This record gives sequence, C-alpha cells and structure tokens, in this order.
Amino acid sequence: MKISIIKIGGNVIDFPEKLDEFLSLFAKFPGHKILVHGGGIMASRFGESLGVMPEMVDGRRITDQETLDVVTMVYAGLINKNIVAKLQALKVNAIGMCGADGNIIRSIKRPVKGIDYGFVGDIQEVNTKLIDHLLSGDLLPVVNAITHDAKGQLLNTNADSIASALATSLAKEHQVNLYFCFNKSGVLIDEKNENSIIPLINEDIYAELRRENVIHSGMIPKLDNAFEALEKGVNHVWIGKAENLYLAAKGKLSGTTIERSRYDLY
Ligand SMILES: Nc1ncnc2c1ncn2[C@@H]1O[C@H](COP(=O)(O)OP(=O)(O)OP(=O)(O)O)[C@@H](O)[C@H]1O
Repeated sequence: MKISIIKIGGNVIDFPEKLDEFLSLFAKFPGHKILVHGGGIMASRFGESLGVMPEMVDGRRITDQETLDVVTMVYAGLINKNIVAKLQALKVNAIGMCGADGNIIRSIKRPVKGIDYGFVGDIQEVNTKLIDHLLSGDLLPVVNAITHDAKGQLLNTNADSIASALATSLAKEHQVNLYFCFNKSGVLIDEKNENSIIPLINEDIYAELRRENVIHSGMIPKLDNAFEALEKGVNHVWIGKAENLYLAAKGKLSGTTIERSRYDLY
C-alpha cells in the first residue's frame, strides 16, 4: 500500500479559514492517508482561561496533571472532533483517535533527566495491524497528540514524533511518504522572507544551518524526526506550507524536501 502521513501544525489549526482551506485540499489528496495534529496554541489559550498557565522548556510543554487534562480536552476532544466532522462534511470517512483508541500508540512516561516534563510520553509501539485494517476499509485515521502507557495513564506526546513514528512503523511493510505542513513556505534561510525556501536539506546542510542558527526552536525536532524517518525506511519527507500540500503530492517543488544522500546545494 502507498500511505501518506500528513502532520498539520498548530498555527494552521488555530485559524478556522486556514483549517477549512487545508482540509478541502487534504480531502482531495490522493491515496491512503493519515492526518496527525497537536494544537499547542489552542491548548495554551484554553488552559489560560481555566487558570492553567503554559510552561515551556525548549519549545516543549511541561505537562502536570492539570495541563494533561487541558491538552486531552483540547487535542483529543475539541480539535480532533472538529476536524473529523469537517472531513465527514467533505465526504471523507474520517475516524478520530488518540493513542489509547485501539491501542494505536503506546508510549512510556519520559524519565526525569534534569528536567521533569511530567506526563509526557515517548513512543514505544505503533499498532500497525489496526491501521492497516482501517486504511484497507477506506477509513481515514485522524490521530492526535495524546498517547497512553497501557496501564491507564494518558500521556502528552509531540505530534511531529507521532507522525514520524507512524511513518517509520508503517514503512516496514508499505511505501510511506511523510509531509509536515505548517504556516511557512518551507525551511527558510530568512524566516521573515517566505521566498527564501531551502529546497533540499541533507545531513551536511542541516549541520551547517544549525551551526549558523538558521534552524532553531520547533524546526530542530521536526528535522530530527525527518532524518530518523528516512533512516528507518520512509520514502520521502517534505516540509512546507499547508496550502502547498497538493502541489507537493504532484511532485512540484514548493517547499523543502529532506534527503539522506549527499547533495551540493551551493
Ligand atoms: N529556518 C527556519 N525556517 C522556518 N521555520 C523555522 C526555521 N527555524 C525555526 N523555525 C521555527 O519552527 C517553527 C515550526 O515548528 P513548530 O513545531 O513550532 O510548528 P508546528 O508544526 O506548527 O507545531 P505544533 O504542531 O506544535 O503546533 C516555526 O514557527 C518557526 O518559528
């Protein structure tokens, strides 16, 4: 089977018009597909309205019990069910899932090493058998950033890591492409210039861009996940603007392609 894993960033989810535009393109996206989302911006806003203030370390959310309650309500409830309803309206048979549903993603609470992230989960296992069944039955899984430890504990897990883990697990038996959609036109040389897209990044270019601080914050785990996915057999990884996903699927250059092999950009 050919499978596309598409991760949608919080900046797109947060704007209803942008989300609608993305979902109508996504609905037409060819072949078997899985949508992965978090929703950090909305979770922070809802948390604040309930008096649960966000606390971030290196772009990652510290998840105490109250924060876990908020992210579960927002990711697995509000955002997930809204996306599923919108896809159903587009005649796509979407099914919303957190990691506990059908034991689709099992994780383990991150051990404390210097920083205590609280109820944050590192992925251990993906139930590819169930995903195969769903995709074969023409269902479209919409997977959010809440996983579980199979002992009754829900855990907050990075959505980029979920997309990457789904892709690498499914790549053992299928041809898998991974797309990270966010609110910028790709990985940029100058973040303020949407035309400064870096069309292709390999390990050497990545190391240099990190040294020069061109790549920082949320882009670092995204690229780490991208390289790990390629190393573990994923066919193709793309990072770009949500609106350009359709062009990317048609092989038209409109974002950043991540590649393992050496390639001289300059
Ligand atoms: N060179 C770069 N080009 C583009 N964005 C960059 C670059 N370096 C760092 N970034 C940052 O990376 C961020 C994207 O990663 P981030 O994981 O925060 O976004 P996201 O996919 O929308 O996340 P989430 O799912 O958590 O909402 C951008 O908002 C940008 O600030």
